[in-house]
Amino acid sequence: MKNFSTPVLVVAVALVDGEGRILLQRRRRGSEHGGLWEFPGGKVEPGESPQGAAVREIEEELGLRLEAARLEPVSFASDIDVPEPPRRSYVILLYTCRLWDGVPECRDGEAIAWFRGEEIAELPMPPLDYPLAEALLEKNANSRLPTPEVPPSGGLPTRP
Ligand SMILES: Nc1nc2c([nH]c(=O)n2[C@H]2C[C@H](O)[C@@H](COP(=O)(O)OP(=O)(O)OP(=O)(O)O)O2)c(=O)[nH]1
Repeated sequence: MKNFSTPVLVVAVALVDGEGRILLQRRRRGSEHGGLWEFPGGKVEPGESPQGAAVREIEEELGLRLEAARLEPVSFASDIDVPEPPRRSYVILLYTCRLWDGVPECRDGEAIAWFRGEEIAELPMPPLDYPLAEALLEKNANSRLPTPEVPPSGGLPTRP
């Protein structure tokens, strides 16, 4: 069996607006997977929970405030083979979130944009994001819970 270094744990968040669109960001050219569209997020730091890391990353990258309890797990994806150095193997946990406070700003990526489900499959994304996007679209399609009232593209509605 090959050596497989301990994977890096990454969290990613699919923000879903009131019209069911999903916010993605384009990674900066020059970074790993530069120019590709991804779910906002990043590496879990030592001592952090995955949800805590997601809340921190979304604040850093988009300037939005989320509540950890509003994050719903969707799926995870992981490398099955040893990547070529310097790339390391990753486990990416995808959450979805429909409620946040603030208006998204592009603070870290090259661009941010809202996409409809059917548009996402056409985008250039890192390899692990294709199964994650598929799981997300399946979850949204099969969701039996009523969609909360969320204004399009941001804004935390008044809670009861
Ligand atoms: N955030 C995010 N990263 C992804 C996705 N898909 C995917 O393969 N990755 C990879 C790209 C990176 O190699 C790694 C995440 O690293 P990152 O550079 O975003 O992490 P970070 O914000 O903590 O950045 P840094 O402090 O290490 O610079 O996971 C995704 O959908 N979202």
